Amino acid sequence: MESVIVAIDGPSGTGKSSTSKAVAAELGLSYLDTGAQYRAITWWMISNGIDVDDPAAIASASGKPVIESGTDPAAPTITVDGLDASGPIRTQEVTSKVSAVSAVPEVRARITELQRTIASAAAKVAKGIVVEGRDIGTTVLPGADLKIFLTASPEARAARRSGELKGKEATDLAATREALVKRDAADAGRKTSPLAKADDAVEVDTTELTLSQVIECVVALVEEKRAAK
Ligand SMILES: Nc1ncnc2c1ncn2[C@@H]1O[C@H](COP(=O)(O)OP(=O)(O)OP(=O)(O)O)[C@@H](O)[C@H]1O
Ligand SMILES: Nc1ccn([C@H]2C[C@H](O)[C@@H](COP(=O)(O)O)O2)c(=O)n1
Repeated sequence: MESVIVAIDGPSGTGKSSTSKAVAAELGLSYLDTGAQYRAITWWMISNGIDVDDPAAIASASGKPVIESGTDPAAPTITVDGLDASGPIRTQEVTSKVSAVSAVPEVRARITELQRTIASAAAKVAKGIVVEGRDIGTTVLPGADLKIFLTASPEARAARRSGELKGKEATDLAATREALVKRDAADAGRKTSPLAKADDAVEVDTTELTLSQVIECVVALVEEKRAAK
């Protein structure tokens, strides 16, 4: 069977990671979380005292960290200079600074090259890959076999995110919604490869769908593409 490359993009909290991992696991494909790579480089900048509001400083340091992604959907990994970064990249500090770092063109060029290398290796040696992010269908892999753009209302996304948080934070739905909308606006408003739906992407509004329904829908779309290849 020929390999298949699937690009899944969309705003924050629309279900890209959960859907991509489950679809990849079900179909025996590799999985790449590109947001984790941008978070990893952001974490490295913060840890090395680089001012994230100084694009020139970020640009000149952007080639220094060694970022490696493991693509097993059952146990995806991310390391920076050989250190496990899976915990530190999910802190509030990294989340609040990742849009600024990922807007720097030199950062995007470096990470995009890494993503293309991983995707082309998976297409050669494995059954294919599901790559999720913001600009996969438009910029990273414009020739992907299938492009999906997930959406959901800000209210649904905030409720999903709040459900993941513990204690006081979990009750502050309005603040969660505001943070999501602000990050989406920054990601969609940057000059270099902004968050956007590719013209040939299939849009799936997940607001009223369960996660299982979204997974089922995407699996069906991948199988349809594979059958037509
Ligand atoms: N259709 C759905 N219905 C209910 N909950 C969902 C649905 N899809 C995802 N979720 C839940 O919403 C949360 C966010 O999902 P996920 O991390 O997959 O989104 P994402 O688009 O990858 O977000 P980000 O871009 O911020 O990383 C998770 O807790 C997940 O279990
Ligand atoms: N292809 C991508 C993936 C991610 N980013 C940036 C923008 C996001 O706010 C951030 C974190 O992503 P998440 O972990 O929430 O999926 O990374 C990007 O610019 N391009």
